[in-house]
Parts: sequence; structure tokens; C-alpha cells
Amino acid sequence: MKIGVVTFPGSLDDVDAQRAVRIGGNEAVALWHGDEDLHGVDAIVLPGGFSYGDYLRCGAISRFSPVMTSLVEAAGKGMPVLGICNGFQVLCESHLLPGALIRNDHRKFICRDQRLRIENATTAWTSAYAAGQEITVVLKNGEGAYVADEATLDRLEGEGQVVARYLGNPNGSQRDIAGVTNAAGNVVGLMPHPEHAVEDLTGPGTDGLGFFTSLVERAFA
Ligand SMILES: NC(=O)CC[C@H](N)C(=O)O
Repeated sequence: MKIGVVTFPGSLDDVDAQRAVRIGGNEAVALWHGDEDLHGVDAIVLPGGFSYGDYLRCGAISRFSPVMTSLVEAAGKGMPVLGICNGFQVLCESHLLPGALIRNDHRKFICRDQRLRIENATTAWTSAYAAGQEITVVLKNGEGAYVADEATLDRLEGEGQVVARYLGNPNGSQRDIAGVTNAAGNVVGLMPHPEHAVEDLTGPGTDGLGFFTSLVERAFA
């Protein structure tokens, strides 16, 4: 698969995401925030970081980048899109995913290995996992608390749109939610960073790799 990784001004994890995409058996294509051309990619990753300096709200300015016009259109037609951390924030700000990410309840930036449970293993990005599988990846953010109104949370639970849950809630996220998907299952947002857990050399293990192999496995299934 040809997977594009978008770089915004202030992106931090775009190169790691490209590397994870390649380790997962895909071709990585660098996409620039100011360019509407998606260069024929099959899927897109919005990486972590501090796009536009996190001014206003994390992801609020990136939402208006030219690349997002094409991305929103392509996602509407079913293109797989994965937003990691800041990318998740951009997807919520773009209304491709419900809810919002707000300041961690303890008001501190947190950086640690984090245990998660994969709740939905049928999305474009999680089909390499088993439902209920527990994984450890890296968590590092200041605005990682997932919030939504009760009706939205009930709908997400009822429709299986909670993709991953924290085991040990690190930030006050409602219902321990670490990641969600849209109704179609092609757009996924995840607050922790699977792209930082794809190689034994750097650790923590390779539990994040499934996010980057799911599309390939699906394509050849
Ligand atoms: N690692 C990241 O992507 C950081 C996300 C965001 N800027 C925050 O601090 O919440």
C-alpha cells in the first residue's frame, strides 16, 4: 500500500510514522500540509506533534491546511485515515471523528509506556489485532483527555466505535477511551503512539506494528 504521511509546520513524529509505515511493508509518501495533491496514496497518516505550535487549540489551525480539503473528501469516499495524537486532535477538529481532546486532568504533559486494550479489531487500521488484545505503546501528550457528551459516548460504545481503551487511565479520558473510529471504520484516531513501538531496538516492543500492517493484510486477504 502507498501510505501518505502529512507534515504540518510543527509536526514531530512524521519521520517516525514514515518509518513505521515502511516497516509495516508499505511505501511511505511524504505529503505537505500546503499541497492539496494527495499523490495517489491509498491511505493517510496524520502524525503526532505540535502542528502550528498548538496555538488556539491542538489541531484547530491544521484543520484549515489545504491538504485537509482533499483528505476530508477522500475520507468521505472511504480512504483509510489514521490520526495519531496530534493527528487525532486534527481529525476531531475537522469533525471526521466525534468528540474532542482537552488538557490532561492533572494538567501535566505525560510521557510513558501505556497499556491499552484493542476493543475493535475490524477497522482499517486494527484488523491485525484480536479484539480484547492488550498492547503496550508510548503515550506522550499534554492534551490527551478524550471528552464527548454522554449521548455521543453511548453511541460510540453501542456502535463499537471505541477502538482502544486505556488500562490505567492516564489523563481523565471519559470511559478510558484512547481511540475511536468513524461509523464506516476507515477513519481512526488514537492518542498513544503505535509508530514508536515497532522495533525491538528502541522499544517498548513491537506492539504498535499492527496499525501499520493491518492495511497490507487486508489488501492480500
Ligand atoms: N505527541 C503529540 O502529538 C502531542 C500532541 C499535542 N500537541 C499535545 O501535547 O497534546
